[in-house]
Amino acid sequence: MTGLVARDVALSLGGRVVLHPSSAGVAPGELVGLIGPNGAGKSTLLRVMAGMQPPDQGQVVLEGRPLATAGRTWRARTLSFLPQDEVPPPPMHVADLVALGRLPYRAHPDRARDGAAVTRALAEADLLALRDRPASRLSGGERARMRLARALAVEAPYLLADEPVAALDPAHALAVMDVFRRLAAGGAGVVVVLHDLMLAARFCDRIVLMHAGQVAAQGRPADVLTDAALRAVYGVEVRRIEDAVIPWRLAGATE
Ligand SMILES: Nc1ncnc2c1ncn2[C@@H]1O[C@H](COP(=O)(O)OP(=O)(O)OP(=O)(O)O)[C@@H](O)[C@H]1O
Repeated sequence: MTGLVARDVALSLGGRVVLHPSSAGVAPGELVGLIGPNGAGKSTLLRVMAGMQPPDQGQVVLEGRPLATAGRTWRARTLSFLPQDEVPPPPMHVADLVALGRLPYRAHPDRARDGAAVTRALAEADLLALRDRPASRLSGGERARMRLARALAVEAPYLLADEPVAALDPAHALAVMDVFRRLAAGGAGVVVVLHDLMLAARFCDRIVLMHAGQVAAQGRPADVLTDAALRAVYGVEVRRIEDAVIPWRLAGATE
């Protein structure tokens, strides 16, 4: 069976249910947007899907193999995870840090192939001009692109990225979403946590909408990003412009 599938995964942390039984997945060739308000459980579900956080119940299956028992190297080569948390970068140059994405291949290093993957990833994240800069001397958005480049350098068939465009300017955000689209067009399965509903509507094949620790809806953007759903989940009224969806004013606010 192809794809990455989380089936009825649930999780409690610190005595609180943070994820009620939820199911979500991504197929090869698909770009899935994971959206929802702050605290809805997006990062939690993504971490569970990435195998970073074992669920209390339910199962994650990657290409037919339960993630919990899959080999570490196979997993690291098959699934690349970009966490949301920003940690200060180690004292390394940008290209060396991005090259850490090739660690899953260290048992049989192929310098030419590894070098090409790093250069491709740097180019996709628009970092070629900064490749020899110490990572500590990057701006916040540049650091976010460097972390993305490291995840891209794995060249895994599945990529799970938690808010990869949150710190990016509009041009870089669009360029990164284009990269995700190209990855999906090449057969990869990509799940990306987004707060920008316009990007979600414009780029994603499918949307998983989370609310209060569970999946409230999933499907094609037009079917999920309905006025009623956005009002119920985000508390915003929306105004539609062509295909785009933007929060226009807080629900309940007077004109
Ligand atoms: N270690 C923890 N212990 C207790 N509660 C936690 C822990 N980690 C996260 N939570 C809670 O779980 C809920 C879901 O958190 P999560 O990070 O998945 O939300 P999110 O949808 O990614 O939010 P955001 O958009 O703000 O990044 C939140 O209410 C959060 O406070």
